[in-house]
Amino acid sequence: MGVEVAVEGLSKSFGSQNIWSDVTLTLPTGEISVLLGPSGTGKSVFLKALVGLLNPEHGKVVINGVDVCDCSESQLYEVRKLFGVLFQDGALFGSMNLYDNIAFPLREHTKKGETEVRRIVGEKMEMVGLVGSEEKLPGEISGGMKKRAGLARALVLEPEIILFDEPDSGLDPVRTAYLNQLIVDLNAQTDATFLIVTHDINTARTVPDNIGMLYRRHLAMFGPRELLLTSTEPAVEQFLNGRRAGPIGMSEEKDSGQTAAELAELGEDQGVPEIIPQLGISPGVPERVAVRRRQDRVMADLDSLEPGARQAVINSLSESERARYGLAGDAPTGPVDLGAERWSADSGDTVRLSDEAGFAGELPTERVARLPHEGTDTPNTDAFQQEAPRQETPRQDVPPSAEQVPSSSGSPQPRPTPHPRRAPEQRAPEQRAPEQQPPEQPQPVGSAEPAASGGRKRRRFWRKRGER
Ligand SMILES: Nc1ncnc2c1ncn2[C@@H]1O[C@H](COP(=O)(O)OP(=O)(O)OP(=O)(O)O)[C@@H](O)[C@H]1O
Repeated sequence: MGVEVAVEGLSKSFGSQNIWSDVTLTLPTGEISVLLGPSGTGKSVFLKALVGLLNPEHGKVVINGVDVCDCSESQLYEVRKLFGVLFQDGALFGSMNLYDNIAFPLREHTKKGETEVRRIVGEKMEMVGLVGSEEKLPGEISGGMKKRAGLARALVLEPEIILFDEPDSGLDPVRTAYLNQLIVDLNAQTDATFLIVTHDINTARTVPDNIGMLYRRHLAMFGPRELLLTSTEPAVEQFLNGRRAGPIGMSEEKDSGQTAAELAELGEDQGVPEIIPQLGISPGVPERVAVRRRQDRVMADLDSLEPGARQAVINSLSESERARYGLAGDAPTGPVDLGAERWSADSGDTVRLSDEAGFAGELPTERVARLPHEGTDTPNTDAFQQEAPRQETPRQDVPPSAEQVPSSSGSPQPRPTPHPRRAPEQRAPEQRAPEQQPPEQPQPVGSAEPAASGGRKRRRFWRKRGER
């Protein structure tokens, strides 16, 4: 089973170039999340920060009670065992055939014998549909096959968190559709926590449980797919519809006058698009366990969503799911005006839906709310409370890269001992060098104003997950 990744107030700059500030979100256990954003907004930098390959100046990334940004080398090494990373080009060794490429992390970081290696590599190659291509060299295969080989290699150490950096880049729409199905099926089979960086709108609309968007050096929004897919925030709406009209320009943000004129031109009927149903699993693949966990979580906090998102969540429920959440059987499937005033939270034990909404019912929390931090699974959140002194101490060892770490036992990590935050110059040379290179691409010089208050409200909603 995957683990939760709690990001709190994360900020990253390269020299005077701020990439993003105050990013707060929680990747829920076993769910698929997508991170969107215009080019250069720091999506890849965010992935690297999660794995501890880059060191943010402020904030925390808490995994199994350990703050990746502020822990000892041995703790970081242990946390990295939880990750598998699919790089954009698959990052295969050109001189090795696919079998050896996929076997590489097992041979490098475990003591498994060749028989066991063969069994695991065969299993992962079958999972990604590469059986029969063992002897091929990376130079002899298509881009889609390279991605699948990279994915098989990321899977061999049974990671609990899988990061995908633009898995669909360079693929045609049909190959992208196959890869998306593979991702959903793999999530069902592994129950690992997935984060996908993508520019592909169709992927963003159909694959994830949650969507986030980086914009103007902040996290503009993060939440259930229904929240972003029904959002009327101009930048989110523009991005998810791939439109020119809106605040996002070619190389920098447009001014507000131009944006307003363009949006007015679109007319009123260009509003919130219909939500495409989420991609399901292939026949024969086990159900995604995360679907039920997510449903419980989202239903427990339904009243904090915008009305359009709320309606979309309810519309996505089947009859039996509506019954499970105590909603009357004849819940509407078409558009319904669900004003915030129609919902009221009871004393905390139930959430009541008033008659006025047309399908009165109660949501008993003992049936719907099993939140990540409740009960015996509660990870240590002391790290959120304590601000360890940020002195600098030299690193003693060189942890492996994210995809080349040994497999994890899956057991919760011990409570962390506060450790001084690592300074960039204390990293191993291969990790340190990129940060000291000049930026490949200048950050837009547009307004650095923070996300709108609606965005803040939503971030608070998701931050709540980490406080319980
Ligand atoms: N190691 C580094 N040192 C200095 N600047 C960097 C480094 N890595 C990234 N940057 C800069 O950070 C900014 C964000 O880069 P990043 O690759 O994360 O963007 P992105 O959102 O993933 O872009 P794209 O969608 O085009 O892939 C860019 O301006 C880039 O030049």
